[in-house]
Amino acid sequence: MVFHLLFSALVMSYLNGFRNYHSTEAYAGVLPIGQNSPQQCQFGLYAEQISGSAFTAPNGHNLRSWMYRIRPSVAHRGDGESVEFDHWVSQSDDSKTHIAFDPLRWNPLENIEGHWIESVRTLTIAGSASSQTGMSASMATLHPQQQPVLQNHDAEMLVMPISAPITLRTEYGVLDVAVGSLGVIPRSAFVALSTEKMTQIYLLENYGAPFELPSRGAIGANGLANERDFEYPTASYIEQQTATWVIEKREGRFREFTLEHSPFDVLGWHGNHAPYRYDLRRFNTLGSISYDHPDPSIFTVLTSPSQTAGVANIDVVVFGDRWLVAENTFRPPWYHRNVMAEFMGLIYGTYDAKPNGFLPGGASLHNAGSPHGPDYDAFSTASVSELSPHKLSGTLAFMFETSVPQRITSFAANADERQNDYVDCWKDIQPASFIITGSKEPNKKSNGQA
Ligand SMILES: O=C(O)Cc1cc(O)ccc1O
Ligand SMILES: [Fe+2]
Repeated sequence: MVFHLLFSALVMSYLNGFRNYHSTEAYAGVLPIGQNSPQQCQFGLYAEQISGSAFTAPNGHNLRSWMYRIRPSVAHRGDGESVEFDHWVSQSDDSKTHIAFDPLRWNPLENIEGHWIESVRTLTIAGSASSQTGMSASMATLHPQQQPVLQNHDAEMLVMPISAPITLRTEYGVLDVAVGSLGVIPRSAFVALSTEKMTQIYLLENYGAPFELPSRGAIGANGLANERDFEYPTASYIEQQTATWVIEKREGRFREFTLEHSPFDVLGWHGNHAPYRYDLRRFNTLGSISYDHPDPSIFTVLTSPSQTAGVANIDVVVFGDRWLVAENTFRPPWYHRNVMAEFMGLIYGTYDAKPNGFLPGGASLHNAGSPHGPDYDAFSTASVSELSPHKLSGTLAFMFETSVPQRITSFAANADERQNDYVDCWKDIQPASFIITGSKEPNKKSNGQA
């Protein structure tokens, strides 16, 4: 019985449902009933509204939460000293970034010493923090030792650990994020990252509109990432009087200051604007059960819409375990040029279009309009393989696809981990060989095995 109660307490420690209206309190009675801002809050707490959208955003896009905290956020600020983290790049200006003409790929980066903010190595950047459009894709190393608290005004952040679970402590509560899961932290939220075992993480900054679930259209009411699988933290706070080291980020610049208390002082909150986690293994992958390889939009987990309907600022796309059954079909991704720019990474396993050289913790960039597709090995194998049902297992790749062209940072251009021979993966491709006969009909000969 004791075990049972303990177990249900653990299970209850997350709130389920994407953008649901959540309510959570560390003590019964913290949340006012029937109003947000009473003359006096319970226990002398301060009420504070945290907005995630303009006040006037339409229904379904209007995001805000009410917090009941020991101190209002104005007490969680300091004048601060400016501090530089040169490798975390948030503007596509010419001094730190380069145009990416060619397909590019990187091996996993080496682990960087120090705290995770100084370890951030931005690889690609689209748009800028100042324009509030686009994204940045970075790698960071998280060590078990004490880390600063970050407050990032530039972006909603999406993190995915590669080799060990991480914990995100926020004002809203705590999220444990396992390998194979993602965590999303709202713009301007205080967050502390921690881990028991060193791990690298993929870090996406979304400078545009907050992530939402893609419209399912003809798919119907279920499938892809299901709403109920998104988990939100329950209120938990630190009554810490010891110093807290905070780093604040705005338009790509940083400053640091020390608080004499913890900013994680929220005893209860209600609303639809909060951090969340999602286990990517729960993604309900849909695909062709007849023929041909569908567009990868079918794998979209989250989307940040742009001003143009149907065009994403960022789509977060995931390629996990799935069955391939399509008949008379070249099953891996086809050769293509995409109007969107594609940054890819691999959490574990092998990606079917790139069986060689695309490694867990590595990354690739295929910029807008840049031709790419299966490497020569993948092409020659898949064009003759037997088309019985085939399971892709133990694999988890992802793509950040943006309508804004991506640049690479000077670090990414010059890193030892950059694979300078990446484009050679297509060098053995042979031209289609056919002989024009007297009847004007090409005499077809299959390619790929030349
Ligand atoms: O380039 C890639 O590997 C990503 C990708 C996958 C896919 O299944 C279809 C198109 C696409 O861009
Ligand atoms: Fe692609």
